[in-house]
Amino acid sequence: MKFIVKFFAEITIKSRPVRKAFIKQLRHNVKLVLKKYDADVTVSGNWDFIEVFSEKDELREEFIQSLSNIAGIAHFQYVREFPLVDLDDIVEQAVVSYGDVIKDAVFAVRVKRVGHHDFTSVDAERHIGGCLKARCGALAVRLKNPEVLVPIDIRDNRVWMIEQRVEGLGGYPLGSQDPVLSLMSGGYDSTVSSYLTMSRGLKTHFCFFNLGGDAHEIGVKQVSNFLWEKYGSALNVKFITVPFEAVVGEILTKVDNAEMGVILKRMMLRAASQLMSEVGAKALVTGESVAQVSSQTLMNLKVIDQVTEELVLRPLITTNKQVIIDKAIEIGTAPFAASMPEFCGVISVKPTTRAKMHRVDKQESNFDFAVLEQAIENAQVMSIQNVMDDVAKQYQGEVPVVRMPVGDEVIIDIRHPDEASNRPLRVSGRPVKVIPFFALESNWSELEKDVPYLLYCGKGVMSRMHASYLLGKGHENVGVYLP
Ligand SMILES: Nc1ncnc2c1ncn2[C@@H]1O[C@H](COP(=O)(O)OP(=O)(O)OP(=O)(O)O)[C@@H](O)[C@H]1O
Repeated sequence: MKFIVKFFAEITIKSRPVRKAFIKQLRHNVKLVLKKYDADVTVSGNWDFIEVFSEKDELREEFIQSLSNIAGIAHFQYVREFPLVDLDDIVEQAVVSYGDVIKDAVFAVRVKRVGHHDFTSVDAERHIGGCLKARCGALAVRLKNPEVLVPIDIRDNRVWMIEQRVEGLGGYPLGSQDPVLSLMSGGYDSTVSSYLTMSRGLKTHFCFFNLGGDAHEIGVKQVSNFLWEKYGSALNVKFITVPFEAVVGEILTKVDNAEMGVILKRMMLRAASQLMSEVGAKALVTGESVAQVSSQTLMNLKVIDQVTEELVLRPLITTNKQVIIDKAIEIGTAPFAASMPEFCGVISVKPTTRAKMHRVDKQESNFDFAVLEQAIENAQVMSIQNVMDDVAKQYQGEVPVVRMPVGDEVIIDIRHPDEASNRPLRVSGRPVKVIPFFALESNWSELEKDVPYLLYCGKGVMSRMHASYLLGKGHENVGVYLP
Protein backbone atom coordinates (compact mmCIF):
# COMPACT_ATOMS: atom_id res chain seq x y z
CA MET A 1 0.00 0.00 0.00
CA LYS A 2 1.05 3.54 -0.65
CA PHE A 3 0.46 6.90 0.99
CA ILE A 4 1.38 10.30 -0.42
CA VAL A 5 2.13 12.79 2.35
CA LYS A 6 1.75 16.53 1.63
CA PHE A 7 3.53 19.15 3.71
CA PHE A 8 2.09 21.85 5.93
CA ALA A 9 1.91 25.09 3.90
CA GLU A 10 4.35 26.99 6.17
CA ILE A 11 7.04 24.43 5.32
CA THR A 12 6.65 24.98 1.60
CA ILE A 13 7.29 28.73 1.82
CA LYS A 14 10.68 28.32 3.49
CA SER A 15 14.00 28.82 1.72
CA ARG A 16 15.36 25.76 -0.09
CA PRO A 17 17.79 24.55 2.63
CA VAL A 18 15.29 25.12 5.45
CA ARG A 19 12.53 23.35 3.55
CA LYS A 20 14.88 20.44 2.86
CA ALA A 21 15.90 20.22 6.52
CA PHE A 22 12.25 20.20 7.65
CA ILE A 23 11.32 17.51 5.16
CA LYS A 24 14.30 15.40 6.23
CA GLN A 25 13.13 15.63 9.85
CA LEU A 26 9.58 14.73 8.81
CA ARG A 27 10.80 11.72 6.81
CA HIS A 28 12.78 10.59 9.85
CA ASN A 29 9.75 11.00 12.15
CA VAL A 30 7.36 9.21 9.78
CA LYS A 31 9.75 6.32 9.36
CA LEU A 32 10.39 5.88 13.07
CA VAL A 33 6.70 5.94 13.93
CA LEU A 34 5.63 3.55 11.15
CA LYS A 35 8.54 1.16 11.73
CA LYS A 36 6.83 0.11 14.93
CA TYR A 37 4.20 -1.55 12.73
CA ASP A 38 6.29 -2.60 9.74
CA ALA A 39 10.08 -2.79 10.02
CA ASP A 40 10.38 -2.79 6.20
CA VAL A 41 8.33 0.35 5.53
CA THR A 42 10.00 2.72 3.04
CA VAL A 43 9.71 6.49 3.29
CA SER A 44 11.11 8.54 0.39
CA GLY A 45 10.74 11.89 -1.36
CA ASN A 46 12.29 15.20 -0.54
CA TRP A 47 10.63 18.22 -2.14
CA ASP A 48 6.90 18.15 -3.00
CA PHE A 49 5.72 15.14 -1.04
CA ILE A 50 6.80 12.04 0.84
CA GLU A 51 5.91 8.58 -0.42
CA VAL A 52 5.24 5.87 2.15
CA PHE A 53 5.21 2.28 0.97
CA SER A 54 4.46 -0.92 2.85
CA GLU A 55 3.77 -4.47 1.67
CA LYS A 56 1.39 -4.91 4.60
CA ASP A 57 -2.02 -3.80 3.33
CA GLU A 58 -3.66 -5.02 6.53
CA LEU A 59 -1.98 -2.16 8.43
CA ARG A 60 -3.89 0.56 6.56
CA GLU A 61 -5.87 1.73 9.61
CA GLU A 62 -2.80 1.79 11.87
CA PHE A 63 -0.85 3.81 9.30
CA ILE A 64 -3.73 6.28 8.90
CA GLN A 65 -4.03 6.76 12.67
CA SER A 66 -0.28 7.29 13.02
CA LEU A 67 0.13 9.66 10.07
CA SER A 68 -2.77 11.80 11.23
CA ASN A 69 -0.91 12.45 14.52
CA ILE A 70 2.48 13.41 13.07
CA ALA A 71 3.15 17.15 13.05
CA GLY A 72 4.19 18.76 9.77
CA ILE A 73 1.66 16.99 7.55
CA ALA A 74 -1.09 19.05 5.88
CA HIS A 75 -2.89 16.01 4.51
CA PHE A 76 -2.13 12.58 3.12
CA GLN A 77 -3.66 10.35 0.53
CA TYR A 78 -4.10 6.61 0.34
CA VAL A 79 -3.37 5.80 -3.31
CA ARG A 80 -3.39 2.80 -5.59
CA GLU A 81 -0.41 3.03 -7.92
CA PHE A 82 -0.16 1.46 -11.37
CA PRO A 83 1.86 2.13 -14.53
CA LEU A 84 0.45 4.48 -17.16
CA VAL A 85 -0.71 2.49 -20.23
CA ASP A 86 -3.39 4.74 -21.74
CA LEU A 87 -6.56 6.58 -20.72
CA ASP A 88 -8.74 3.49 -21.22
CA ASP A 89 -6.63 1.58 -18.75
CA ILE A 90 -7.09 4.40 -16.22
CA VAL A 91 -10.85 4.09 -16.78
CA GLU A 92 -10.65 0.38 -15.89
CA GLN A 93 -8.77 1.20 -12.69
CA ALA A 94 -11.20 4.01 -11.82
CA VAL A 95 -14.11 1.57 -12.18
CA VAL A 96 -12.43 -0.68 -9.61
CA SER A 97 -11.89 2.17 -7.14
CA TYR A 98 -14.98 4.33 -7.69
CA GLY A 99 -17.51 2.25 -9.71
CA ASP A 100 -19.79 1.54 -6.73
CA VAL A 101 -19.49 4.98 -5.17
CA ILE A 102 -20.56 6.99 -8.22
CA LYS A 103 -23.58 4.86 -9.01
CA ASP A 104 -26.64 7.20 -8.83
CA ALA A 105 -24.36 10.08 -7.80
CA VAL A 106 -23.26 13.38 -9.32
CA PHE A 107 -19.50 13.21 -9.74
CA ALA A 108 -16.41 14.80 -11.27
CA VAL A 109 -13.00 13.48 -12.27
CA ARG A 110 -10.04 15.70 -11.37
CA VAL A 111 -6.72 14.91 -12.98
CA LYS A 112 -3.35 16.40 -11.97
CA ARG A 113 -0.51 15.72 -14.33
CA VAL A 114 3.27 16.04 -14.16
CA GLY A 115 5.44 15.12 -17.18
CA HIS A 116 4.96 14.89 -20.95
CA HIS A 117 1.90 13.09 -22.26
CA ASP A 118 -0.01 13.14 -25.54
CA PHE A 119 -3.15 14.36 -23.73
CA THR A 120 -3.90 17.30 -21.47
CA SER A 121 -5.36 17.03 -17.97
CA VAL A 122 -8.71 18.28 -19.30
CA ASP A 123 -8.65 15.66 -22.10
CA ALA A 124 -8.09 12.99 -19.47
CA GLU A 125 -10.89 14.28 -17.22
CA ARG A 126 -13.35 14.34 -20.12
CA HIS A 127 -12.45 10.89 -21.36
CA ILE A 128 -12.41 9.18 -17.97
CA GLY A 129 -15.53 11.07 -16.77
CA GLY A 130 -17.52 10.18 -19.91
CA CYS A 131 -16.60 6.49 -19.72
CA LEU A 132 -17.32 6.26 -15.98
CA LYS A 133 -20.74 7.85 -16.40
CA ALA A 134 -21.68 5.45 -19.17
CA ARG A 135 -20.40 2.35 -17.36
CA CYS A 136 -21.28 2.93 -13.71
CA GLY A 137 -24.81 4.34 -13.79
CA ALA A 138 -23.86 7.79 -12.44
CA LEU A 139 -26.51 10.50 -12.52
CA ALA A 140 -24.40 13.27 -14.02
CA VAL A 141 -21.01 14.91 -14.17
CA ARG A 142 -20.84 18.25 -12.35
CA LEU A 143 -17.52 20.04 -12.03
CA LYS A 144 -18.63 22.40 -9.25
CA ASN A 145 -19.51 20.78 -5.90
CA PRO A 146 -19.84 17.18 -7.10
CA GLU A 147 -21.14 14.63 -4.59
CA VAL A 148 -18.20 12.39 -5.34
CA LEU A 149 -14.78 13.48 -6.52
CA VAL A 150 -12.55 11.03 -8.40
CA PRO A 151 -9.01 12.44 -7.98
CA ILE A 152 -6.25 10.99 -10.13
CA ASP A 153 -2.58 12.01 -10.27
CA ILE A 154 -0.56 11.14 -13.36
CA ARG A 155 3.18 11.47 -12.73
CA ASP A 156 5.25 10.71 -15.81
CA ASN A 157 4.61 7.02 -16.37
CA ARG A 158 2.91 6.33 -13.01
CA VAL A 159 -0.74 6.78 -12.10
CA TRP A 160 -2.06 7.28 -8.56
CA MET A 161 -5.71 6.56 -8.03
CA ILE A 162 -6.41 8.56 -4.87
CA GLU A 163 -8.85 6.49 -2.83
CA GLN A 164 -8.82 8.39 0.46
CA ARG A 165 -7.69 11.79 1.69
CA VAL A 166 -7.07 12.40 5.39
CA GLU A 167 -6.35 15.78 6.99
CA GLY A 168 -3.12 15.98 8.98
CA LEU A 169 -2.15 17.80 12.13
CA GLY A 170 -0.34 20.67 10.39
CA GLY A 171 2.51 22.42 12.20
CA TYR A 172 6.23 21.73 11.92
CA PRO A 173 7.95 18.34 12.16
CA LEU A 174 8.74 17.49 15.76
CA GLY A 175 12.41 18.18 16.43
CA SER A 176 12.75 20.78 13.67
CA GLN A 177 12.79 23.43 16.44
CA ASP A 178 14.76 23.65 19.68
CA PRO A 179 13.92 21.54 22.74
CA VAL A 180 11.76 22.96 25.54
CA LEU A 181 10.87 21.86 29.06
CA SER A 182 7.11 21.88 29.68
CA LEU A 183 5.78 22.24 33.22
CA MET A 184 3.10 19.60 33.51
CA SER A 185 0.45 19.63 36.17
CA GLY A 186 -1.70 17.29 34.10
CA GLY A 187 -4.83 19.44 33.84
CA TYR A 188 -6.41 20.77 30.64
CA ASP A 189 -4.01 23.71 30.29
CA SER A 190 -0.59 22.12 30.59
CA THR A 191 -1.54 19.13 28.42
CA VAL A 192 -2.87 21.40 25.67
CA SER A 193 0.11 23.77 25.88
CA SER A 194 2.50 20.80 25.61
CA TYR A 195 0.59 19.51 22.60
CA LEU A 196 0.85 22.95 20.99
CA THR A 197 4.62 23.14 21.44
CA MET A 198 4.98 19.61 20.08
CA SER A 199 2.90 20.37 17.02
CA ARG A 200 4.96 23.50 16.38
CA GLY A 201 8.04 21.32 16.05
CA LEU A 202 9.55 21.90 19.51
CA LYS A 203 10.99 18.79 21.09
CA THR A 204 9.01 18.84 24.34
CA HIS A 205 10.35 17.34 27.59
CA PHE A 206 8.15 17.18 30.68
CA CYS A 207 8.72 18.46 34.20
CA PHE A 208 6.47 17.68 37.16
CA PHE A 209 6.68 19.14 40.66
CA ASN A 210 5.37 16.67 43.18
CA LEU A 211 3.62 18.72 45.83
CA GLY A 212 2.80 15.67 47.91
CA GLY A 213 0.31 13.55 46.00
CA ASP A 214 1.36 10.08 44.81
CA ALA A 215 -1.78 9.78 42.76
CA HIS A 216 -1.10 13.15 41.11
CA GLU A 217 2.36 11.99 40.07
CA ILE A 218 0.98 8.82 38.50
CA GLY A 219 -1.69 10.83 36.70
CA VAL A 220 0.83 13.29 35.25
CA LYS A 221 3.12 10.47 34.15
CA GLN A 222 0.23 8.75 32.42
CA VAL A 223 -0.96 11.79 30.52
CA SER A 224 2.61 12.79 29.53
CA ASN A 225 3.25 9.29 28.28
CA PHE A 226 -0.04 9.38 26.37
CA LEU A 227 0.87 12.70 24.68
CA TRP A 228 4.30 11.42 23.75
CA GLU A 229 3.04 8.10 22.41
CA LYS A 230 0.30 9.68 20.35
CA TYR A 231 2.08 12.75 18.99
CA GLY A 232 5.77 12.52 19.75
CA SER A 233 7.10 8.98 19.79
CA ALA A 234 9.52 9.70 16.94
CA LEU A 235 11.85 11.39 19.45
CA ASN A 236 13.14 10.31 22.82
CA VAL A 237 12.23 12.78 25.53
CA LYS A 238 12.63 12.94 29.28
CA PHE A 239 10.25 13.19 32.19
CA ILE A 240 11.61 15.03 35.22
CA THR A 241 10.02 14.65 38.65
CA VAL A 242 11.02 17.18 41.29
CA PRO A 243 10.09 16.26 44.88
CA PHE A 244 8.57 19.55 46.03
CA GLU A 245 6.93 18.48 49.29
CA ALA A 246 9.57 20.16 51.43
CA VAL A 247 9.39 23.35 49.36
CA VAL A 248 5.63 23.42 49.93
CA GLY A 249 6.30 22.86 53.63
CA GLU A 250 8.65 25.86 53.72
CA ILE A 251 6.12 28.05 51.94
CA LEU A 252 3.29 26.97 54.25
CA THR A 253 5.28 27.83 57.35
CA LYS A 254 7.26 30.88 56.25
CA VAL A 255 5.12 32.76 53.75
CA ASP A 256 1.98 34.88 54.16
CA ASN A 257 -1.18 33.42 52.72
CA ALA A 258 -1.69 36.03 50.02
CA GLU A 259 1.72 35.49 48.42
CA MET A 260 1.85 31.68 48.60
CA GLY A 261 0.61 30.98 45.08
CA VAL A 262 2.98 33.43 43.41
CA ILE A 263 5.93 32.27 45.49
CA LEU A 264 5.24 28.60 44.70
CA LYS A 265 5.30 29.45 40.98
CA ARG A 266 8.55 31.38 41.47
CA MET A 267 10.08 28.33 43.16
CA MET A 268 8.94 26.13 40.28
CA LEU A 269 10.46 28.48 37.70
CA ARG A 270 13.73 28.70 39.61
CA ALA A 271 13.97 24.91 39.76
CA ALA A 272 12.86 24.37 36.16
CA SER A 273 15.42 26.92 34.92
CA GLN A 274 18.20 24.95 36.59
CA LEU A 275 16.91 21.65 35.27
CA MET A 276 16.70 22.80 31.65
CA SER A 277 20.32 21.88 31.04
CA GLU A 278 19.54 18.22 31.88
CA VAL A 279 17.62 18.00 28.61
CA GLY A 280 19.22 20.82 26.62
CA ALA A 281 16.00 22.87 26.71
CA LYS A 282 16.11 26.42 25.36
CA ALA A 283 12.86 27.60 26.96
CA LEU A 284 10.27 26.70 29.58
CA VAL A 285 6.57 26.19 28.81
CA THR A 286 3.58 26.63 31.10
CA GLY A 287 -0.17 26.32 30.62
CA GLU A 288 -0.91 29.72 32.11
CA SER A 289 -3.65 31.89 30.65
CA VAL A 290 -4.39 35.48 31.67
CA ALA A 291 -6.79 35.72 34.61
CA GLN A 292 -7.67 32.05 34.65
CA VAL A 293 -6.67 31.81 38.29
CA SER A 294 -5.45 34.47 40.69
CA SER A 295 -1.75 33.87 40.09
CA GLN A 296 -2.24 34.50 36.39
CA THR A 297 -2.73 38.26 36.28
CA LEU A 298 -0.18 40.25 34.30
CA MET A 299 1.29 41.76 37.48
CA ASN A 300 1.69 38.35 39.07
CA LEU A 301 3.15 36.79 35.94
CA LYS A 302 5.68 39.61 35.80
CA VAL A 303 6.71 38.98 39.41
CA ILE A 304 6.90 35.24 38.72
CA ASP A 305 9.12 35.78 35.67
CA GLN A 306 11.64 37.89 37.63
CA VAL A 307 13.29 34.74 38.99
CA THR A 308 14.64 33.58 35.67
CA GLU A 309 16.44 34.93 32.65
CA GLU A 310 15.18 32.01 30.63
CA LEU A 311 12.46 32.40 28.05
CA VAL A 312 9.07 31.29 29.42
CA LEU A 313 6.59 30.34 26.70
CA ARG A 314 2.89 30.46 27.50
CA PRO A 315 1.13 29.17 24.40
CA LEU A 316 -2.35 29.60 25.95
CA ILE A 317 -1.88 33.06 27.40
CA THR A 318 -4.96 34.57 25.69
CA THR A 319 -6.96 31.42 25.06
CA ASN A 320 -10.37 31.08 26.68
CA LYS A 321 -10.98 28.10 28.92
CA GLN A 322 -13.70 26.53 26.76
CA VAL A 323 -11.42 26.59 23.73
CA ILE A 324 -8.73 24.89 25.81
CA ILE A 325 -11.17 22.22 27.01
CA ASP A 326 -12.41 21.63 23.45
CA LYS A 327 -8.82 21.18 22.28
CA ALA A 328 -8.14 18.77 25.16
CA ILE A 329 -11.17 16.74 24.06
CA GLU A 330 -9.92 16.72 20.45
CA ILE A 331 -6.39 15.60 21.31
CA GLY A 332 -7.51 13.02 23.87
CA THR A 333 -6.18 14.50 27.11
CA ALA A 334 -9.53 15.70 28.50
CA PRO A 335 -10.47 12.43 30.24
CA PHE A 336 -7.11 12.44 32.03
CA ALA A 337 -7.48 16.07 33.04
CA ALA A 338 -11.01 15.51 34.31
CA SER A 339 -9.86 12.78 36.69
CA MET A 340 -6.50 14.31 37.65
CA PRO A 341 -6.23 14.20 41.43
CA GLU A 342 -4.75 17.65 42.07
CA PHE A 343 -2.93 18.25 45.27
CA CYS A 344 -3.81 21.68 46.58
CA GLY A 345 -1.25 21.98 49.33
CA VAL A 346 -0.70 25.68 48.78
CA ILE A 347 -4.06 27.33 48.74
CA SER A 348 -4.22 30.98 49.48
CA VAL A 349 -7.45 31.95 51.19
CA LYS A 350 -7.25 35.45 49.80
CA PRO A 351 -4.64 35.19 47.07
CA THR A 352 -3.15 38.37 45.77
CA THR A 353 -3.91 39.36 42.21
CA ARG A 354 -1.44 42.27 42.34
CA ALA A 355 1.77 40.91 43.79
CA LYS A 356 4.30 43.60 44.77
CA MET A 357 7.96 42.79 44.30
CA HIS A 358 9.04 44.27 47.64
CA ARG A 359 6.45 42.21 49.55
CA VAL A 360 7.42 39.02 47.73
CA ASP A 361 11.11 39.73 48.41
CA LYS A 362 10.35 40.20 52.08
CA GLN A 363 8.39 36.95 52.27
CA GLU A 364 11.09 35.04 50.43
CA SER A 365 13.78 36.32 52.80
CA ASN A 366 12.26 33.94 55.38
CA PHE A 367 12.45 31.00 52.97
CA ASP A 368 15.33 28.55 53.38
CA PHE A 369 16.70 28.20 49.86
CA ALA A 370 18.72 25.12 50.83
CA VAL A 371 15.37 23.30 50.73
CA LEU A 372 14.88 24.32 47.11
CA GLU A 373 18.44 23.33 46.21
CA GLN A 374 17.90 19.93 47.80
CA ALA A 375 14.69 19.41 45.80
CA ILE A 376 16.55 20.22 42.57
CA GLU A 377 19.34 17.86 43.51
CA ASN A 378 16.85 15.09 44.17
CA ALA A 379 15.07 15.56 40.85
CA GLN A 380 14.68 12.32 38.94
CA VAL A 381 15.25 12.39 35.19
CA MET A 382 13.88 9.42 33.31
CA SER A 383 13.10 8.50 29.77
CA ILE A 384 9.41 9.01 28.99
CA GLN A 385 9.22 5.39 27.78
CA ASN A 386 10.06 4.22 31.28
CA VAL A 387 7.72 6.35 33.36
CA MET A 388 5.06 3.67 33.40
CA ASP A 389 7.51 0.93 34.52
CA ASP A 390 8.32 3.19 37.40
CA VAL A 391 4.67 3.27 38.42
CA ALA A 392 4.57 -0.55 38.39
CA LYS A 393 7.58 -0.95 40.70
CA GLN A 394 5.27 -0.84 43.72
CA TYR A 395 4.67 -4.59 43.55
CA GLN A 396 7.41 -7.18 43.25
CA GLY A 397 5.25 -10.33 43.18
CA GLU A 398 3.76 -12.25 40.28
CA VAL A 399 0.70 -10.70 38.60
CA PRO A 400 -1.95 -13.36 37.82
CA VAL A 401 -2.61 -13.53 34.07
CA VAL A 402 -5.79 -15.23 32.85
CA ARG A 403 -6.26 -16.21 29.21
CA MET A 404 -9.65 -17.86 29.54
CA PRO A 405 -11.67 -16.94 32.63
CA VAL A 406 -13.73 -19.82 34.00
CA GLY A 407 -14.96 -18.52 37.37
CA ASP A 408 -16.93 -15.42 38.32
CA GLU A 409 -14.27 -12.94 37.20
CA VAL A 410 -15.37 -9.53 35.90
CA ILE A 411 -13.28 -8.03 33.13
CA ILE A 412 -12.42 -4.33 33.26
CA ASP A 413 -11.56 -2.68 29.95
CA ILE A 414 -9.00 -0.04 30.97
CA ARG A 415 -8.18 1.32 27.50
CA HIS A 416 -8.44 5.02 26.61
CA PRO A 417 -12.16 5.84 26.10
CA ASP A 418 -11.61 6.52 22.36
CA GLU A 419 -10.12 3.08 21.84
CA ALA A 420 -12.70 1.34 24.03
CA SER A 421 -15.59 2.89 22.11
CA ASN A 422 -14.00 2.38 18.67
CA ARG A 423 -13.40 -1.31 19.28
CA PRO A 424 -15.56 -2.38 22.21
CA LEU A 425 -14.42 -5.51 24.00
CA ARG A 426 -16.95 -8.33 23.99
CA VAL A 427 -16.38 -11.53 25.90
CA SER A 428 -19.16 -14.07 25.55
CA GLY A 429 -21.11 -14.78 28.71
CA ARG A 430 -19.07 -12.43 30.85
CA PRO A 431 -19.65 -8.86 32.01
CA VAL A 432 -17.17 -6.20 30.88
CA LYS A 433 -16.87 -2.97 32.82
CA VAL A 434 -15.26 0.04 31.17
CA ILE A 435 -13.03 2.08 33.49
CA PRO A 436 -10.19 3.91 31.75
CA PHE A 437 -6.78 3.32 33.34
CA PHE A 438 -6.46 6.87 34.61
CA ALA A 439 -9.70 6.54 36.60
CA LEU A 440 -8.97 3.06 37.89
CA GLU A 441 -7.48 3.91 41.23
CA SER A 442 -10.06 6.53 42.12
CA ASN A 443 -12.89 4.14 41.16
CA TRP A 444 -11.46 1.07 42.85
CA SER A 445 -13.11 1.70 46.22
CA GLU A 446 -16.55 1.52 44.53
CA LEU A 447 -15.92 -2.03 43.25
CA GLU A 448 -16.87 -5.21 45.11
CA LYS A 449 -14.12 -6.43 47.43
CA ASP A 450 -14.78 -10.15 46.90
CA VAL A 451 -15.15 -10.16 43.12
CA PRO A 452 -12.02 -11.03 41.13
CA TYR A 453 -11.33 -8.33 38.54
CA LEU A 454 -9.25 -8.86 35.42
CA LEU A 455 -7.81 -5.82 33.66
CA TYR A 456 -7.79 -5.72 29.87
CA CYS A 457 -5.80 -3.28 27.71
CA GLY A 458 -5.24 -5.05 24.39
CA LYS A 459 -1.51 -5.71 24.57
CA GLY A 460 -1.21 -6.70 28.21
CA VAL A 461 1.37 -4.04 29.08
CA MET A 462 -0.79 -1.31 30.64
CA SER A 463 -3.03 -3.90 32.32
CA ARG A 464 -0.06 -5.65 33.89
CA MET A 465 1.35 -2.36 35.08
CA HIS A 466 -1.91 -1.25 36.68
CA ALA A 467 -2.65 -4.66 38.18
CA SER A 468 0.78 -4.67 39.73
CA TYR A 469 0.23 -1.17 41.08
CA LEU A 470 -3.11 -2.13 42.65
CA LEU A 471 -1.66 -5.34 44.11
CA GLY A 472 1.10 -3.23 45.60
CA LYS A 473 -1.56 -1.10 47.25
CA GLY A 474 -2.97 -4.23 48.90
CA HIS A 475 -5.92 -4.92 46.57
CA GLU A 476 -5.70 -8.67 46.16
CA ASN A 477 -8.67 -9.27 43.85
CA VAL A 478 -6.95 -8.08 40.67
CA GLY A 479 -5.28 -9.78 37.72
CA VAL A 480 -4.80 -9.40 33.99
CA TYR A 481 -7.02 -10.65 31.17
CA LEU A 482 -4.86 -11.50 28.15
CA PRO A 483 -6.91 -13.54 25.64
N1 LIG B 1 2.74 20.53 40.12
C1 LIG B 1 3.12 21.11 38.98
N2 LIG B 1 4.12 20.57 38.24
C2 LIG B 1 4.51 21.14 37.07
N3 LIG B 1 3.96 22.26 36.58
C3 LIG B 1 2.98 22.85 37.28
C4 LIG B 1 2.51 22.32 38.51
N4 LIG B 1 1.52 23.12 38.96
C5 LIG B 1 1.39 24.10 38.04
N5 LIG B 1 2.26 23.95 37.02
C6 LIG B 1 2.44 24.82 35.83
O1 LIG B 1 1.84 26.08 36.07
C7 LIG B 1 0.73 26.28 35.19
C8 LIG B 1 -0.38 26.99 35.93
O2 LIG B 1 -0.77 26.19 37.00
P1 LIG B 1 -2.07 26.48 37.84
O3 LIG B 1 -2.14 25.47 38.91
O4 LIG B 1 -2.03 27.92 38.22
O5 LIG B 1 -3.19 26.34 36.74
P2 LIG B 1 -4.02 25.08 36.28
O6 LIG B 1 -5.19 25.65 35.58
O7 LIG B 1 -4.28 24.14 37.41
O8 LIG B 1 -3.07 24.35 35.22
P3 LIG B 1 -3.38 22.95 34.49
O9 LIG B 1 -4.75 23.01 33.90
O10 LIG B 1 -2.31 22.85 33.48
O11 LIG B 1 -3.28 21.87 35.54
C9 LIG B 1 0.34 24.90 34.71
O12 LIG B 1 -0.32 24.95 33.47
C10 LIG B 1 1.69 24.24 34.63
O13 LIG B 1 2.37 24.60 33.44
